[in-house]
Amino acid sequence: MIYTCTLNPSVDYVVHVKEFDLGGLNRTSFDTKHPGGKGINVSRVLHRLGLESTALGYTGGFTGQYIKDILEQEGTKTAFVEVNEDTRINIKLKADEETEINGQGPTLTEENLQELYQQFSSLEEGDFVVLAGSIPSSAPKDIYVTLTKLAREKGARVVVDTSGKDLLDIVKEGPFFIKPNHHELGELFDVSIQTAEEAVPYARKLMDMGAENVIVSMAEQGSLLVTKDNVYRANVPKGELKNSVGAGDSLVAGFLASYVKDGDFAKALQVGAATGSATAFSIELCTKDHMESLLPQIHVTGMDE
Ligand SMILES: Nc1ncnc2c1ncn2[C@@H]1O[C@H](COP(=O)(O)OP(=O)(O)OP(=O)(O)O)[C@@H](O)[C@H]1O
Ligand SMILES: O=P(O)(O)OC[C@@]1(O)O[C@H](CO)[C@@H](O)[C@@H]1O
Repeated sequence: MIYTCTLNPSVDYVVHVKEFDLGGLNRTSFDTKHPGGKGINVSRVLHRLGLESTALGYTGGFTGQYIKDILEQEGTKTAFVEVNEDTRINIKLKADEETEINGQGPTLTEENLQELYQQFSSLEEGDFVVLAGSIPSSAPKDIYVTLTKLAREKGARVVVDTSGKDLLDIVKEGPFFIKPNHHELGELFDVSIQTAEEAVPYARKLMDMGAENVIVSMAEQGSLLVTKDNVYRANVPKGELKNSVGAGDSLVAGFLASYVKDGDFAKALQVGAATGSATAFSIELCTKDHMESLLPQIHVTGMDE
């Protein structure tokens, strides 16, 4: 079974304005809302690719109810812990540039935390758990370390997509893969990473510390996957950028969907890259048809270290 865990889900309120007037009254040319949060995006894309998953994490209030309703209507199972405050609303402003305003999220109580830990103690050998997104300020800073430990004790494989130096402690617990983007990877080591070649030694450092595999996403520069034996590089297809929000989550979902079926790293990177770009070229998250139409343009090549 695949589980995703989003500690801080969101309703993403996407507003398009022709020209953004800071300090003035702006009216949207198009607006939409949908369930958000990194693990939730992974679950929604997995579903579109034909894979079942259960979405875990915390939801609360009318916004939390909205997320559960949509996921269940779409056919994704949910087992969220209910919290007292409302799930946050994140604003995604699309004008000449993309601007994001992400909320803080509700307060988690000790009881809420214990409930999630309890759920993790029911994981089984062969399960995958995707831990993705920011950690609410009321949760322990090392909660991903705790959750990774709990999952590993049960024999589950863990995928982590989060930013910040906590990742350096999480990797010690042996996640199956982590997916920083190149800026996040650089921040971990206080360096600036601009190219795939520069990224590889830092991905290797994370593997020396305990991560089994590392995917580095590089937006329009594509992505790379570092495994014990190989380094693979994937390009991006031709297309018009419409929305980069959720592209990274889509890469994770596509990679996982392919890997659990075939166990083939190069193929999984190809599918992941196509899924990431399909979302970048869509108003919302991608469809399976869109992903498949881009696949022939994605070339995965081996890279020397
Ligand atoms: N402008 C783009 N053109 C084509 N493909 C893109 C573009 N942006 C992203 N992608 C694809 O999606 C993948 C993930 O994107 P990115 O590196 O921006 O992830 P991220 O920083 O985790 O994004 P987010 O947090 O917004 O989901 C890239 O590796 C690439 O394959
Ligand atoms: O505040 P976090 O948890 O870091 O990121 C949350 C978020 O920006 O990430 C997703 C895209 O990856 C969006 O759906 C959501 O709004």
